[in-house]
Amino acid sequence: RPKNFPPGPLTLPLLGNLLNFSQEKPLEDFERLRKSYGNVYSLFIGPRPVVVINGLKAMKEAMVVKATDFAGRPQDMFVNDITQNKGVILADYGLRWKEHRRFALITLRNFGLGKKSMEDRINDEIQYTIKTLEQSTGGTLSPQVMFHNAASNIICQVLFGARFEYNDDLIKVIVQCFTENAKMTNGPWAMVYDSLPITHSLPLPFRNAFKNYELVNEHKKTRVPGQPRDFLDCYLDKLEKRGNDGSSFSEELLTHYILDLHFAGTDTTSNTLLTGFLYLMNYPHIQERCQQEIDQVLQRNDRVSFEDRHSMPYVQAVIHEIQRIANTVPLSVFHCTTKDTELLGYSIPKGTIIIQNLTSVLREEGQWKFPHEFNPENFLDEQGKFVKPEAFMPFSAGPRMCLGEGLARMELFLFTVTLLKKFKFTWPEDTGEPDFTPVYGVTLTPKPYYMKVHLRSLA
Ligand code: HEM
Repeated sequence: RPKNFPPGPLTLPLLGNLLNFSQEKPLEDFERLRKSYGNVYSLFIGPRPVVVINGLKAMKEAMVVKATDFAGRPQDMFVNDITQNKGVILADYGLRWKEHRRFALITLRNFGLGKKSMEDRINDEIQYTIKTLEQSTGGTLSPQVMFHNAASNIICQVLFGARFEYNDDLIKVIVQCFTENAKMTNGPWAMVYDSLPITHSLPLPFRNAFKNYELVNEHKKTRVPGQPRDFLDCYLDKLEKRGNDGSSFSEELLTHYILDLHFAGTDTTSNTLLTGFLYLMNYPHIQERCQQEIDQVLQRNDRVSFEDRHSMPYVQAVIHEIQRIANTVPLSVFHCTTKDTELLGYSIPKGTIIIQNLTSVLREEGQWKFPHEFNPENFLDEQGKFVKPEAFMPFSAGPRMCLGEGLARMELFLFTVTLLKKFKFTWPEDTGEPDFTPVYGVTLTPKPYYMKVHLRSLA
C-alpha cells in the first residue's frame, strides 16, 4: 500500500483481495471489512488499488466537497471491455463524458424529462401494464417481465420512439441480456477477469457479457434531418451540424451511448418497482394507508399527475422508503481518482479505483430512525410531513450522480400510485414465505415471485 493509504485486509499476489468476497453475498463482506477497518478502507483488485468509501460523512467529503477529484471512471477493466470503452456511464472524466452527459440532460429535458410530455408517455405505458394486470385479476401473476418491459418501453420511446409488446421476443432477449450483465459486471467473475488477464480468452461465464445489439441503422432509414422524433434523431442531427469543432460526438459512440441509457433506465427502475410491490404485498397495512391517501387526493380521477405527489406525503414516504430498502445500485458505479488527493486524512493517489458503498449510507445507524427495517416513518416528521434525510442517496451524489433521476422518480410515483388506485395486491399464501433477500449484481434484483391481483372496486 502507498504511504498513508487507507488500511485494509492482507492481499495476495496476483489475486489481490479476490478471496475476501463470496459469490452470493459480497455486500456482507464489504460491511464486515468496514467494521474492521473503518469508513475509508482499501482493497486490491489484482494489482490495482481500490478505496472503499462508507457512511455519509466520507461520501459527502469525496463526492460533493472534492467532487472532481473523485469523478473519474476506472478504465481497462471488464466493464470497459464489454462496452468497448464507449458510452457515457463508463467514460472517464473529460471532454467526452462532459459533452455526452450535457447532451443527455438537455435532450431528455426537451423530450419531456421533468415535463408533461414525459408524464404522458409514462401514463400511456401504464395503460399496458394495467391491461396485463386486468387479465390476471382474481389470479396470480409473475410481474418480472411486465415491470422490466414497462421500464424498458419508457426509455425506448424516448431513445428511439418505439415500444415493444411485453411478449415480444427481441425485447425479451435484450432485457434478459441486461439482467445477466448486471449480475456479472461487478460480481466475482468480473473480479477474476480484472485480477487475472490470462483468463480473458478462457470459456468462463463472463464471455456471455460480450454480446450487443444494433438498433441504430434501422432507425436511420426513416429519419428526416432537422425534425427529430427522439433522442437518437437528436444525436444524428448534432453529428451533421458538428463540422470540425473538435467535439467528441461520433456515430461510433452512438450505439453504445443508446445501449448505456437503455440499460441504465431499465434494470434500475424495474428492480425498484419489483422490490416495492414485494414489500407492499407483505406490509398490507402500508399498502392500505397509501390507498386511503390516494383515494382522498384523486377521488374519482384515474389519471395521476406527478404534481399530485405534493398532496401525498405518506405515499412519497413509502416510495422513498422502497428506494432506500431496495438499494438498487448498492455499490454505485465504480469511480476513479482524477488526481492525487486526500480523504479524511488518508492520501489517495491518482488512478485509484473508488467504490462508493451506497448501502452503508442507506442503512447507516444514526442517519435513520429505523435503519434496518422497512418503515416509511424514516421519511416522515412528527406532523406526518414528508422529509428527505441527507443520507437518502440511491442516485449517488456529485457530478457523476444518476442523470436519469428525474425520469426514475416520475416513473416510480406514477406506477405506484396508478396501480395502487386500481388494484389491491396480496401475497399468494400457497407460494410459501416471501424471501426479501435480493440477488446481487450492479443492480440488486428481488428473487422471482408471484403476486395475487384483485380489482379494488371488487376487493
Ligand atoms: C430507480 C432508478 C435508478 C437508480 C437507483 C439509479 C442509480 C444510479 C447510480 C447509483 C448511478 C451511479 C452514479 C455515480 O457513479 O456516482 C447512476 C448513474 C447513471 N444513471 Fe441511473 N439510476 C436509476 C435510473 C436511471 C434512469 C431511468 C436512467 C436513464 C436515463 C439512468 C441513467 C444513468 C446514467 C447515464 C448514469 C451515468 C452517469 C454518469 O456517469 O455521468 N438512471 N444511476
